[in-house]
Amino acid sequence: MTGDDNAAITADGLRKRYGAVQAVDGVSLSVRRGEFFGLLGPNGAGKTTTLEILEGLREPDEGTATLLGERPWPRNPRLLPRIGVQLQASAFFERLTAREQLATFASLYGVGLRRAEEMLARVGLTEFAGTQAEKLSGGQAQRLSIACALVHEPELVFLDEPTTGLDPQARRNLWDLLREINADGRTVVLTTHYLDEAEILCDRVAVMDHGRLLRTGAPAALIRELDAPTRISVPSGALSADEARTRLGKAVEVADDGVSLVLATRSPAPVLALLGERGALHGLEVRGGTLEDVFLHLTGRAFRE
Ligand SMILES: Nc1ncnc2c1ncn2[C@@H]1O[C@H](COP(=O)(O)OP(=O)(O)OP(=O)(O)O)[C@@H](O)[C@H]1O
Repeated sequence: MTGDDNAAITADGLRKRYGAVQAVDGVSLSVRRGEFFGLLGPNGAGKTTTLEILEGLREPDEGTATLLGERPWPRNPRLLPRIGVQLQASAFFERLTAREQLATFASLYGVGLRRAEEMLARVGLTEFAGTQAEKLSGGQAQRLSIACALVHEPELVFLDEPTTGLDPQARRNLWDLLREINADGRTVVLTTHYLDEAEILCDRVAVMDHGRLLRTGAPAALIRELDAPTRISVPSGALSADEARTRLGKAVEVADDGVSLVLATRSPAPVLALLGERGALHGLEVRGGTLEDVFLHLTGRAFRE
């Protein structure tokens, strides 16, 4: 055994270069057992390469990783039954049905067919058991790939952008499934370029850009640390933008797009008092900072989805 026994993952100083591209540039992190951990960043940030190093699929140029107390590289057969790696949907075996795909994974891992059938039900695909994988919808295919990663009941699951390309309803359904997987006690590591998704699902996130981790922490902690302005909005017409500017002064940024009057400020009390005085609290919405704001603050630019 190596490293901290309570950690599902530790990484220390990982680096990986592809020709002129420094894809991973000194990544150190630690994920606790049972944690739901998100690696966030725009396309090309280095998330997949980092994940592949952790999974033992790629050798880092520098640095070390430990998974469940074991070194993932060189390929470590002791880890294989203990970790689950979600395959991209395109990596299914050709022309097999959903049931056959899962049964194949089950037999590769020496798991009984009953378990494969249970997994099919768990991800809501029993009805599509006889459908060829390439004929499944995007959401169904993602569910099948997650089922394949879970069929041997791994302690630690890696999911690389599991909801990319799904419609909002399919994304939400998948979030429920991911929460259940984590509630079973499994450690879940997910990469995503949807910041809202990370905020909702993850216990902790690491924000990555240009191969480096810019900040790691609980989404709420990162947002709070940012001290972003509160945005208060009411339907347009309740109060004019000019009056808001005159009455509230420079501490409040005022914008009106004809639908909403938005008042952004770090001291919301006078804004709420004014809206209350005007009887303009109907339809009031108050929004704090988001991970989007954290990203903007850390990188100086908006998040590129
Ligand atoms: N096999 C490879 N050969 C050469 N360059 C690569 C290879 N894999 C990734 N890269 C480059 O390394 C950088 C990091 O890529 P990586 O796929 O790790 O990022 P990512 O954050 O996962 O991006 P995405 O969200 O697009 O999957 C990118 O500039 C990418 O073009």
